[in-house]
Amino acid sequence: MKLLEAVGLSQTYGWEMGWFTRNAKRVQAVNNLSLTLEEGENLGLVGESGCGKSTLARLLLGLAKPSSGRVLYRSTDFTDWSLSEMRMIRSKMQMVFQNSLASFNPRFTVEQIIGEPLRNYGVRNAEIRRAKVAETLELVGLEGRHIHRYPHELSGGQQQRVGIARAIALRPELIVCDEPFSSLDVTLRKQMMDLLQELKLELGLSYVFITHDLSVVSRFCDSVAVMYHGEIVEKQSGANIMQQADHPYTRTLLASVPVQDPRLRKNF
Ligand SMILES: Nc1ncnc2c1ncn2[C@@H]1O[C@H](COP(=O)(O)OP(=O)(O)OP(=O)(O)O)[C@@H](O)[C@H]1O
Repeated sequence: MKLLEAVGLSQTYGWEMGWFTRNAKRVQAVNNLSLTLEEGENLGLVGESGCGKSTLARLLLGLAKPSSGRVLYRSTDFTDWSLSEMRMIRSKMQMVFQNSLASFNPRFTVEQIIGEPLRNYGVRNAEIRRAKVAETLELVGLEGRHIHRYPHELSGGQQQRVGIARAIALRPELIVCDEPFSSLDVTLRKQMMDLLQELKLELGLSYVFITHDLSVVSRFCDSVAVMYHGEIVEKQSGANIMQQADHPYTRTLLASVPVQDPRLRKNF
């Protein structure tokens, strides 16, 4: 079943006309893009900086309105919905950011950070909320003793775990990860990818995984969409993308992937 669908999405920034924007340049960040995410799918979205990945993520999550096109969640078109109408769908779609620390309120403890979405969605009782936070912390592999800490008292890996915990607090169906582990070292990155896979099995999640890194998504994702200048120029299965890239831009991306085994590049 289709979980999320984008149909002919476009997003334009800036204006060509008007005296106060005479020098403003129009940017076509997303250009007539269509995309489907099946329930349970891990979709990788790769492309160079500025190709429109984050803009597309915001449109898919309903955090911005597209200039044109539609977005559907479980076949329900929410493109023109108001913020209050979006509320239920929002709880089903969450985001994990590149820099979790920057997305936290520094005055909040771990308990408050993870508890905030719960409170916003009606879990008013502090005891019940604390129990749900503790359960969620356990799911992301953080010990309960961290619950009263502030984000700056945690390591980078622990901060990302709290970011994931906040994202799953409402038990969503979809998580969009925007370069979530690019600041972590290779070992931690692997641990985090494993954690996301475990959570997928435990909670039945689907992922959209935004990155510059083809080698990561080829291992983690069922399918990989390659973006270039606001368009999807290629979509392949994760398993095939390293060997069977068709589009010249994808080959350029692959050429920049550091690989230990030269046979992986035999087709290029
Ligand atoms: N709010 C905005 N106003 C004007 N232009 C914007 C805005 N947000 C993004 N852009 C422009 O739209 C284009 C796509 O940006 P976007 O952040 O979506 O790309 P990206 O692929 O996510 O880049 P990165 O990988 O560096 O995060 C860029 O040219 C960017 O400068």
